[in-house]
Amino acid sequence: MTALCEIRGLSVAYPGASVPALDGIDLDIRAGERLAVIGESGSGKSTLACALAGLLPDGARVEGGMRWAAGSPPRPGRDLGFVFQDPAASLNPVLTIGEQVGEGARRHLGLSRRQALSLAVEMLEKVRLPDPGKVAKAFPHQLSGGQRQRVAIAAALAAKPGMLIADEATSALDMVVQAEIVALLDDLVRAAGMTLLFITHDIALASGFADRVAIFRKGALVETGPTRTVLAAPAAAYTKTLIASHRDLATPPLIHEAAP
Ligand SMILES: Nc1ncnc2c1ncn2[C@@H]1O[C@H](COP(=O)(O)OP(=O)(O)OP(=O)(O)O)[C@@H](O)[C@H]1O
Repeated sequence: MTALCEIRGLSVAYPGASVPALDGIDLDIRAGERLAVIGESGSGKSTLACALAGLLPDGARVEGGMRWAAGSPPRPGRDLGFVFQDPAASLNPVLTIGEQVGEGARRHLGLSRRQALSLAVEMLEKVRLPDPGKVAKAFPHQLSGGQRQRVAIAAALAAKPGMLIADEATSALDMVVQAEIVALLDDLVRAAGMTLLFITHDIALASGFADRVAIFRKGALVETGPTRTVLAAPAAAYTKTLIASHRDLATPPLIHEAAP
């Protein structure tokens, strides 16, 4: 797999911060892979996402950088889609779902209002919302948290970006809905051949579907590798601790324990 983006020596310090949010990161993002960026709160995951999207705040000090295979950085909303933790915050309460899902595509693909609305309904169907025509006419408050996150995914994918960054996209949802949304994301990015950067604090959740994992701690990349390899034989002590903190990953199946 070719590198879609080569990150080399990337350090980011926010204005006034005594320690950098990211410190000398070297990481390749490969075209078409599902890469999970895993780390505890404050480890720099969202900073990495913002750096990739060119959305770091003014005054942030950046060293090193990234090289995109396309030659230029992706345009957020067009080449790069985002799904955040809180769909309520990313959706406008006074616009209909249809308007919001179609908005990015209208702007970036030059669609008419009518074409954008019809694309929105198509996208709402893709994210498996029942009765997409009706949902398109609804407002965000009329939907559940899980449904709103499906809407946010539909909006992020409407302009057909090549890469999707999901930043703690399922963290606010209960476990059943979380699993459904992860399965949906997985299906959609696979079907479209997209690259997925799945940012999470939950190594167990990520290990279910990611091709590779990148483990972050305090702004540093601790370890990266194929998901299975890292889980089976973590190189870093911190990764071992992370795995051990998840009973379902660390505990050997009872059936093996019982065997003679
Ligand atoms: N806009 C900002 N201005 C100043 N400091 C910031 C800003 N955004 C993040 N930080 C700091 O940078 C460090 C890394 O934060 P970041 O949000 O990237 O971590 P994270 O792993 O995504 O955490 P979380 O899972 O809690 O979102 C933290 O110490 C945080 O307080």
